[in-house]
Amino acid sequence: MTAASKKRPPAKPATQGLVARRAALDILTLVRAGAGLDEALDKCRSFDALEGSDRAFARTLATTALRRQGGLDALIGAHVERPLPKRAARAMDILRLAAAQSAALGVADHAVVNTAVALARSFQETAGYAGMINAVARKIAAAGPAALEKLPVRIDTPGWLWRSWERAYGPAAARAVAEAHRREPPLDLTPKDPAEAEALAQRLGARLLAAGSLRLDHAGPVPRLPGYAEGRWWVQGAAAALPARLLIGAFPEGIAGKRVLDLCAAPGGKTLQLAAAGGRVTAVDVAGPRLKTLAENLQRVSLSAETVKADILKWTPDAPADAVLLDAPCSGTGTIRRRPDIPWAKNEDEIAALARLQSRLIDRALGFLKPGGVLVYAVCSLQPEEGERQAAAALARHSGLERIPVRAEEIGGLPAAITREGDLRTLPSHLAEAGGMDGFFAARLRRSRG
Ligand SMILES: C[S@@+](CC[C@H](N)C(=O)[O-])C[C@H]1O[C@@H](n2cnc3c(N)ncnc32)[C@H](O)[C@@H]1O
Repeated sequence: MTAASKKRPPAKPATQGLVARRAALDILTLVRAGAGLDEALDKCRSFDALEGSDRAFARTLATTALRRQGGLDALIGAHVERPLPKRAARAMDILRLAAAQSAALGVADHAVVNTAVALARSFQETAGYAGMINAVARKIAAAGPAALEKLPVRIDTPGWLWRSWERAYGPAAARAVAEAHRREPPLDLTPKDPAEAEALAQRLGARLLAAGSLRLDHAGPVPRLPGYAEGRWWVQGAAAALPARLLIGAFPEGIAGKRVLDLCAAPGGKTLQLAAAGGRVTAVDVAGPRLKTLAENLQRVSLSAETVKADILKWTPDAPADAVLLDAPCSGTGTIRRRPDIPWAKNEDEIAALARLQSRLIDRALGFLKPGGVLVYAVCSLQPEEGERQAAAALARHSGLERIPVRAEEIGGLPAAITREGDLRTLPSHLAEAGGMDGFFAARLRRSRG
């Protein structure tokens, strides 16, 4: 060994690992400007430039900062005299990223502090906060993960949202839901041909869930998974796959050859299920780019459906339908596991506005049914205003309408996910031992034959 090689390695420059942290910060900046997390990940140039472990780290960092935002803000709040002003939003996000690394991800103190200070110095607007960021990040790093762990689980849920879940499901269930939100969800796939599910599960090394979805705990890039190129399956959460199964299940003879409308269809997971079951599907959505993705998805799995770009409040089908699926726009509070930006991006006024839109969409959708036809109304929301109350109000508004109750065997034997009235209500805490599921509501309503 030479004298030179015996020497300690030179200190790592402060900028080491900075690119990934910078990308995480840019993702948060896009989210603060109103983008959803998926959109931010798509749009973020600095993230797009990353590969491999840097890319994975940037993503983990940004999602952890959002997932644990309430707790991280409490840790930061304990070390600053007063909350940072609104104009210091980026400085606050630099602190959140530092706190997330120390308190949630176990990153070494010096790497956290050095990169946080370097990030602060790299923007004119945050340079003046570099000293404060240095001091606070050091204190949070010194306290370690224990400081975050001892905070109550409700800390990561805004108060209005927490209270709404407590009222709807009770304190224990609200807690279980918030606990489920702390974990990254697994990847679920829907097989094109249910008869192939077991063979596909083996090929993919996936678990086959009782309701028919395939579940992978560690997936890697989706296009590299076996069966992707052949179109044997598509990505769809286990709960998201249930509404179309309920619609198909309303017809003992199946939906082959039946006229089916998929309203609010894009990007098309449910369209694919309905088309795979043989329905003559018309998929309607107002968003052109999302409808394009739906068309691409149909092509990849070799299924066909008519696609229509239209606003359902204005559009009318040529002929009434046997079956209608309305997967209405909603707050998405059932999908917080995969979209941890949602709790901080939504508010009660938005929920009220969405609920008014959902009622109008339900009335339109009911008008498209043949006598005896079936509507499944679904939302990926935990808010009763968007789910349970919509179904009750629709039944009160329309006299010739009856509920077709959901049966446990239709949803993989999950009686806890059926309400007293017979609607579907999944919670992120359901199937906890198998990795949880998104929060979905679905009601199945039949128009009278008369
Ligand atoms: C929950 S997402 C649908 C997800 C989709 N069903 C699936 O399974 O992949 C709601 C969709 O409703 C669409 N949408 C919202 N308002 C609409 C309207 N008035 N008319 C048609 N589509 C609408 C949005 O563009 C969005 O694609």
